[in-house]
Amino acid sequence: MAAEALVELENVRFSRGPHPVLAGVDMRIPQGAIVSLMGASGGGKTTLLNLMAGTLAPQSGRIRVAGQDLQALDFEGVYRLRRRMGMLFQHSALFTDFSAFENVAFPLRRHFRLSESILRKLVLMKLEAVGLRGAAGLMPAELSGGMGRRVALARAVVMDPMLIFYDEPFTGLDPISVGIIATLIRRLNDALGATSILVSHDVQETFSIAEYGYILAGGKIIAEGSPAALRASDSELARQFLGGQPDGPVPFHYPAKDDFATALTGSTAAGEVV
Ligand SMILES: Nc1ncnc2c1ncn2[C@@H]1O[C@H](COP(=O)(O)OP(=O)(O)OP(=O)(O)O)[C@@H](O)[C@H]1O
Repeated sequence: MAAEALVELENVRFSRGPHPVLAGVDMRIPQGAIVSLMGASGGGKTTLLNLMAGTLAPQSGRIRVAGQDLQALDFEGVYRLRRRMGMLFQHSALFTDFSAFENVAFPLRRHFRLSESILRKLVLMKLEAVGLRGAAGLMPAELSGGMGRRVALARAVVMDPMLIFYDEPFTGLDPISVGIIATLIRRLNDALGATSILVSHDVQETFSIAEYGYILAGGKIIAEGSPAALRASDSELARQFLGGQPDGPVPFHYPAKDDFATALTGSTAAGEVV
């Protein structure tokens, strides 16, 4: 990963009250790359995205985006940086009362004063890029799940972001739509000269488009590298996660107070047996 880093994290720590979520995370996201972030549910992936986007602040450590130290920026500075970021979440979160066109137009209307003819061109270009120019006039209720996700994708990139966050963009989609979204993520990243960070549990699809990946567990990065390197990782936990094995360092059995044979004899109080 020789390219210059667009995002760098150094020893980032973050807790929710007394609960540590991130216990010293280091990451380096090279300019132009698609980098995946994987890990068990509740492990802190969305928290990490929010920290990189400046919507959360770490208790300690440093986060640099486009050469700027987020912690050193004031509100205005963070806001200016955030205007250069796009986000696509699992729930497309389209405005139900707005057409596909108006959903994509929304960030432009909010941030710029553009003539209707320029706005129309910008929106139609992005809808065309996701293959949905013909659906510009449809309302969200008239779109399939996959189409809705594509409209949300067009909206996420309508301001030509330098950095795009995807939080589980494949969830709930049929295999064809998953393939389309994955292809679009790669294509848009390259066409816009952007950098993308992709949180997903879909190992196969993610590794088909990402050039580098991180695996987060126990608040730390436990493995990183190219998809091939991650698949061959020494870490048992990484292998269990990528292989979807039901048992391993993350055990199948929830810890019980006694062994199974004792539980079957009924000598343990019923309420204690799960
Ligand atoms: N607003 C919040 N208030 C309190 N705790 C929170 C909040 N948001 C997240 N958490 C906690 O922080 C931890 C990390 O959550 P996070 O959403 O970052 O994990 P995740 O890896 O993205 O999970 P998933 O894959 O399920 O989306 C979890 O224990 C979660 O319960």
